[in-house]
Order: sequence, then structure tokens, then C-alpha cells
Amino acid sequence: MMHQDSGEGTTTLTDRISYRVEGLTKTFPGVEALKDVSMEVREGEIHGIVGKNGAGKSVLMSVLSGLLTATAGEMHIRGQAVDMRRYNTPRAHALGVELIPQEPTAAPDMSVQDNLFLGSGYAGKLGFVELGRLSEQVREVIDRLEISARPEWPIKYVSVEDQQLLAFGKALYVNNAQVILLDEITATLPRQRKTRFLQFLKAEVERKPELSFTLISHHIDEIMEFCDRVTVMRDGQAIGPLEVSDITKSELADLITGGTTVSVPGTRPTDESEEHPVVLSARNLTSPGNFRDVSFELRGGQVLGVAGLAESSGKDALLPALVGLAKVSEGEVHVGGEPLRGATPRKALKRGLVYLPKKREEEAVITEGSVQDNLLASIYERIRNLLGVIDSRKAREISLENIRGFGIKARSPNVRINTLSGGNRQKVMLARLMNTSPVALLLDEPTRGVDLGAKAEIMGLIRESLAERRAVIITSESEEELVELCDQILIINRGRLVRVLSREEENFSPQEVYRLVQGVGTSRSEAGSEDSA
Ligand SMILES: Nc1ncnc2c1ncn2[C@@H]1O[C@H](COP(=O)(O)OP(=O)(O)OP(=O)(O)O)[C@@H](O)[C@H]1O
Repeated sequence: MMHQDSGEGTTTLTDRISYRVEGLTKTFPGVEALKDVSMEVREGEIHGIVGKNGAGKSVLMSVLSGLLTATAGEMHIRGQAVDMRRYNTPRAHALGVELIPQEPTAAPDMSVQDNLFLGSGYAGKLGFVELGRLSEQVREVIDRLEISARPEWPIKYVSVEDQQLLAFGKALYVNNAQVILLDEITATLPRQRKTRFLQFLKAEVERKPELSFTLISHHIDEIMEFCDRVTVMRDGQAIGPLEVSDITKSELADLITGGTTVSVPGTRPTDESEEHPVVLSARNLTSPGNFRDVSFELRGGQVLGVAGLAESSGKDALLPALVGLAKVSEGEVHVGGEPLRGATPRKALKRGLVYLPKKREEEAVITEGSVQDNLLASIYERIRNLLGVIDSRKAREISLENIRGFGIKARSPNVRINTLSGGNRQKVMLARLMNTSPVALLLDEPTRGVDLGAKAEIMGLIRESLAERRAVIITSESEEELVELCDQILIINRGRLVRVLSREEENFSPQEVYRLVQGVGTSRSEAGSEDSA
């Protein structure tokens, strides 16, 4: 833990407060995102903010950085009381506060170098010598943060994680910010790079004791290892700050989820009267660099969930591996009892396995096409007439049927898909998959980025497809959703299948799934798993 690591008098925590918020409330229509939140961060500190999705972490950061105005409450930043009504991003910057958001905000066509100095007052006024000095500074940012880019590259060619790190480099080195808020900056970094980045943060607060970092993370391991204190957000309320050295990982997980591991029965009814045959199975499936030795069996009419931390667990590669989009080095997949060798998406489709990628907008939606183009994309071959021409009456009929059956809000099949909301686009994708009459649906985070209403509808559609004895595999960042839908849940942690929860054998709760995902033992899986994770 950081206190111990940074022993020998190197602890830089001062008693000075970097920022403090009191009684902070933020209400949106129908949502109380922050409820009377009070917390503080000291100078020289790396302060963790943890909490489940929707707990209020990002809203808290947005209020602190002037992006959102609080409904009520007070803030003190570096000794100054903030005038809450007038507080905005320029004022936050003037006080030394910078937020590095999850999604990059850089100007895509400008170069890395210009982005770094955009808005800093340097642009356009430089002589040769200063330019040389700045280029050196840019190179230093790139080197120190291990960014794969050159100063002259348009920033759109730089990966999202590197863009986030560049924004961080800009806050730290160019703008000299003192209160740096990091919204899941470690989420997409590979493990070793993440560790080096967190070590870098530690070294920076030691070097500049007036600095503070506030780190939102879903990885409680890294909070335990690198943070001095932590504030837990739960349902808009703050718990803490807590000294990390005073709590265990297990206690922290309990605070995040609300503690009890009482099993709430899932609402998904299981049809026990009849056991359907296994339609999809994997044995010792290994995808190098992602996961190894994953086995499961899935019957028709059942849902298998896959849970694990984003990126680092390797779970994101499981569904792509099944359809040949991620490398498989060992193991076997069987569909309907027959082996599926050398899978490609086309081969998989022929065998009745259809896949909805997590990044549906980039990888599945035909953005320039109509709703109809999107609905029929996988079955055009089936609706050609003898001359090979698309039967337009049939095409329209199927599209209208899909629009009705899937509750897609679109005026006609001919409207551009881009005019639909995220939830409706997702329903179009589900309808497209279902049109192929699949044996199994592989859905990577099907409710990601859709509003609550659409979420419920999508869950309903998945359930309906079970009645036709389809099998479904679903990944989700929401433990509640997994518990509600799934008959079995695979827990993947650092590339290993660490546990299979099966409703036939036990009831499981969202808390339990959360703890397993984080590598914390549960009341049932005895102690020891915490260490082995
Ligand atoms: N602009 C907004 N309008 C309406 N509601 C919002 C807005 N921004 C956030 N919310 C709601 O406020 C609550 C807190 O959201 P917030 O984004 O802070 O969660 P979070 O803890 O950061 O979650 P995640 O880990 O998923 O990023 C949620 O219920 C969210 O739907």
C-alpha cells in the first residue's frame, strides 16, 4: 500500500486541503445524482473514488471541474471558497482544477502538438526558439507517458487511451494544474502500463506535494495499492474518506455494493419441466493474451452471463473468440454437438451463431444505411428472387414486421438509421440477428449506452427469444442485469475462469458477482480466493 511503500519519510501528504466539498447536491429531472455529498482531498494525495455504475462519480467530477452546476452545496478549492453560481470550467482552470474525462475531447484534425498547446496562450505567438522548446516539452510528455504518437500526427490517429494520457500530460505539464481529476484513465491501459502510470502518479505527488490526483476506478485492486484514501459513492451519497490502510479489499467491496451478500432470487423463470439439449459448448478454450482454459455448456432456452473487469480480465475476447474474431490457440467449440473448427464470422453464422459486438456503432451499424438496410444485412441472400434481384416487397414486409415486433421507433423502414436513438438502433441490431433464425445469440453488452426504458425493452426481447429455445450468451458491466437474466455466470479474472455460478446449484446475488469480479472471496467461496486473484 502506498503509505507503506512511500515510507522513509517520503510520504508527502500534507494537512493542507486540496479541495473540499460540503453538502453537495445535484439533481436532474427525476434523478438525484448527488445527495448531500461531503468529502475532501489533501494535497500530496492520490484519492480513489469508487462506486458502481450510476453511483454519481462522474457527476461529482463534473461539478468539481465546472462542467455542471451543483443544485446546492459548497466547495473550497486550494483554500478558496468557490462562488457556486458562477463556477464554470474557465474558473476551475484558474483555480488549477482539470478533469481528464473518459472520452477524449481533443480537436481530431489538429496535431498532437497543437492539441497540447490549444488554449494555453502559446498558439500562434511563437518565435523559433520557443517553438523548439515546446517541441521538446511535447516529446517529453510523449516519452514519459509512453504514448505512441509523434508531435506532428493528427490526434485522430492516436488511440483513445493515448489521447486521454495526452490530455493528462497537458493538464500536468502545460497547464500546471494542481487538482487533477482522472475519470477512469486506467480503464483501457494494459496491466503493466497501468502499473507504471500509477507509479508515475505516486512519483509526481512526491515531487510536487501541492498536487492532488483524484482517481475514479472500477478496479479496487489498484485503489488499494496506489491510493492514500478512498471515497465510496453509492446511490449519490459519499462514504468516507477512508484511509486505505485501515480497510480490507473485502470491506471496500461491501461498502461499494451495500454490504450484504443475501441472495436475491433472479426474476428470470427457469423452465425446469423440460431440459433442452446443449446447443453451444466450449472446452478449454484459450485465446493467447486474453484468457485460457474456458469451458462451458449452454442449453437452448438458457442464458449464460460472462462477468469480469473490463479489459484486464480478458472477458471481452470471449465472444469474439467464439466467432473467430479473436485468436484461439487451443480448445474446442461445439455447436449443436458438432465441432466448429477455424471459426470465422461467416462460418459461425452458417452454424447459427450470431454476434453483436460491444462497439456496435463502429462494428455493426451500417451508419449510412436505412433501417431496412440494417435489418436485412444478414439475410439478403434469402430475399433475392430467381433472377438474383432483391424482392423489394418481401424486404419491406420483413422490415415492417421487425419494426412492429421489436418495438422499433422509426417512421418507416426507409429512414436513415442515424436518425434513431441508441436504444432503437440496438433493437434494429437485435432484429437483424434474430432474422437469421440463430441457434445462439452472442451479445456483447447489449444494453451499453442505451437509456433505461430501452434497457428494459432489450432485456425483454432477449427473454422472448429464449421461448424459442435459443441460447444466449451475454456480457454486461451490470451485475444486476446478469443476475436478472442468467442461468449461469462465468466469472473471469485475469484471464482465468475462476468460478461458474449456476442457478441450478445456488442462488446468486449482484453483490456476490461483484466481489468475485473484483477477486474478493465471498461468504460461500471461502477466504483465500482474495489472495489468489
Ligand atoms: N446529464 C444528465 N442528465 C440526467 N441524468 C444524469 C446526467 N448525468 C448523469 N445522470 C444520472 O446521474 C446518476 C449518476 O451518474 P454518473 O455518471 O455520475 O455515474 P457514475 O458513478 O460515474 O457511473 P459510471 O461508473 O457508469 O460512469 C445516474 O443515475 C445518471 O443516469
